[in-house]
Amino acid sequence: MEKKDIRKQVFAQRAKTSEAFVQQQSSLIAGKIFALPQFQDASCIYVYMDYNKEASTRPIIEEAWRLGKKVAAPKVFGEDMRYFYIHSYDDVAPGYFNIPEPDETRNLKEAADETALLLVPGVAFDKDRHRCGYGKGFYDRYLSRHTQHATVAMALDFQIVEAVPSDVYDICPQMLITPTMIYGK
Ligand SMILES: Nc1nc2c(c(=O)[nH]1)N(C=O)[C@@H](CNc1ccc(C(=O)N[C@@H](CCC(=O)O)C(=O)O)cc1)CN2
Ligand SMILES: Nc1ncnc2c1ncn2[C@@H]1O[C@H](COP(=O)(O)OP(=O)(O)OP(=O)(O)O)[C@@H](O)[C@H]1O
Repeated sequence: MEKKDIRKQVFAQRAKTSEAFVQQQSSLIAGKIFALPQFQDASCIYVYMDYNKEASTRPIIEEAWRLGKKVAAPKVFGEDMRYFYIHSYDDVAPGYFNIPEPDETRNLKEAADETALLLVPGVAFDKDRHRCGYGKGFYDRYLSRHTQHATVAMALDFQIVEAVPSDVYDICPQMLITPTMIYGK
C-alpha cells in the first residue's frame, strides 16, 4: 500500500476509536516506556503533544515532571521543528494544525540536548519500524540534523500495518512501542 492509502486506512480506524480507549491504551504504552533504561536514565524527554487520537504522551509528560526530568515539546517554523522546554500544560497553546505547541508569549527556553530521549509520533508503522507520518517530513528532517537522540515511537496497535514503503530519507525510530508489543531495542 502507498503511504497515502495507509493514512486513509488509519484515519478511518481512528474515527471509530473512542477517546477513552486511546487513553487506556496510551497508559499501557506509558507503562512500557517507564520500564526502559532510555527513559529512566534520561534527564530530558523530547515529547510530542498528541492530537487527533495519537498515542497520548500525557502520562509520560506528567511522570517525567514528577521525577524531575526536563520536558521539551516541538514547534513548527516553516519546514522545521524546534523544541522548547515546557513546565506545565499552561506552557502550550494551539498552533500548527491546532496541535498544542510551546506558547511563544511565555518566554520558554529553547532546548538543545541531544542526550534527551525523543518520542516520535506517527500515523502508521510496520514491524521493521518504518514510519508513515503526515507526509511533511518534519521528523526525518529534524533527525537527519540531530543524530544523537535515542528515539522511541509510540502507536496504538491499529497503527501497525503490514508494510510501510520506505524512502531513502526515512529515519526509523530505534524502538517502537504499542500497548502489546515492543519492536527494536
Ligand atoms: N502531535 C504531533 N505533533 C507534531 C507532529 C505529529 O505528527 N504529531 N508532526 C510530525 O510531523 C509535526 C507536525 N506535522 C504535521 C504535518 C501535517 C499535518 C496535517 O496536514 N494535518 C491535517 C491533515 C491530516 C491529513 O488528513 O493528512 C489535519 O490535521 O487536518 C499535521 C501535522 C510536528 N508536531
Ligand atoms: N532530511 C531531509 N531533508 C530534506 N527533505 C526531506 C528530508 N527528509 C524528508 N524530506 C522531505 O519530506 C517529505 C515527506 O516525506 P514522507 O512522505 O516520508 O513524510 P512522513 O515521514 O510521512 O511525514 P512526517 O515526518 O511529516 O510525519 C518528502 O517529500 C521529502 O522530500
